[in-house]
Amino acid sequence: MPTITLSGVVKNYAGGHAAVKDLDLTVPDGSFTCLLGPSGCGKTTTLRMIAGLEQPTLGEITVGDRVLDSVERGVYVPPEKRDMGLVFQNYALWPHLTVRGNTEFGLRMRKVPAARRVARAKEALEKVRVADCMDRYPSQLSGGQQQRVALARMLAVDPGVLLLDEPLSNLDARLRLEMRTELKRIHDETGATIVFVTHDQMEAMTMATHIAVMCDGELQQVAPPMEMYRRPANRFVAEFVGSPPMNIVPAGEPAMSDLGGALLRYAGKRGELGEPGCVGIRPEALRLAGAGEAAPDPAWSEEAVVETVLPTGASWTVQLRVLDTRMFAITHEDPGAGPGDALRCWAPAQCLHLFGADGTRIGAWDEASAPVGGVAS
Ligand SMILES: Nc1ncnc2c1ncn2[C@@H]1O[C@H](COP(=O)(O)OP(=O)(O)OP(=O)(O)O)[C@@H](O)[C@H]1O
Repeated sequence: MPTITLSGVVKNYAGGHAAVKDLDLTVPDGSFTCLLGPSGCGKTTTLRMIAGLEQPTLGEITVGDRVLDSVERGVYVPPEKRDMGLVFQNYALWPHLTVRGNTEFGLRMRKVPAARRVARAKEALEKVRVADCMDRYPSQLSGGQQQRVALARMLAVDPGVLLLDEPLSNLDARLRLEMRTELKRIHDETGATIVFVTHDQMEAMTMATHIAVMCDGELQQVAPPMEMYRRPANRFVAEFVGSPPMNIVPAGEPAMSDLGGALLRYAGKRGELGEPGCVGIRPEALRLAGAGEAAPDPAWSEEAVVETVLPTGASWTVQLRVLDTRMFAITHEDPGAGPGDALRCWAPAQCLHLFGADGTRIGAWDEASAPVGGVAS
């Protein structure tokens, strides 16, 4: 299986709009890499360039040692010669072909002999668990089944690289969850290199082996999901990955908050801070105790007032006012408090993330003051 490398890739659409700016990205061999970011950040454009459906304005794309695009060297390999399978949001199944016909389609185009074609299609449909729908037409299938057929059609031709553009976004919440599990299983079974575009951080967190976060055409960070979650390279990643998002407390001029000041005083006792712009605390890192109870030492703690309690069944999301700042806490024990009640909230030092005035991660307070997590450049 090949490693995909994008080097200095730029895409300017007609009219000068810079959709992708100087992108250096490595998609490791056999990885499940999610391109994650808000609408319009350049994810689809990046995927389409890997597929060969768009040509870069500048830069180079290689798979293994094969150059697929090089503006400088005048190389462009068309999509059908890239050995990549594509699935888009709208599945694009042929309505006049049965499930079997749709799944065999790519094999027919490649002139695979009939007996092999039938066997490969059956195997692919079994892999995505819709083999019992073989003789139905797409209109006779549910959305989830159609999505599986689209995947089977791609798997049948056994491409080295699978490119998926928001393939689950048309499914309801339950099917989406089911398909995430299926995709993860298929990835484990086939070992294929998968590039998956999504704006849903939960989708990326649950499926990916690597997440590449983009913002406004620029790569922000590439890392395995939990590493990104624990050590976001900058404030944008910290707020984009996680739900509810990380609490961000202004702790630098001109927007210094009272809580920011209190956090810095606590942090200052623990070492050199650099020049912080804000402090981040994940909701699940913000612990709750009764108003009169002391927080463990050493930990930062502060009095808080409950604004809202949102039970979700498995946990409680508690909205708090801490000095002048609103924060979210997630707790797996009933907080036993309601709006207006006083609590004490606290967080261990290693759960306080420090970001510089430009948003770049400085570190957490139990780490060396050197930046960690690395912003990709
Ligand atoms: N064919 C095009 N011509 C001109 N501009 C385009 C074209 N395709 C995309 N863009 C612009 O390029 C930017 C990046 O678009 P892209 O579709 O890659 O983003 P995205 O992150 O995939 O967004 P979404 O999640 O909404 O699909 C956007 O500002 C978009 O309007």
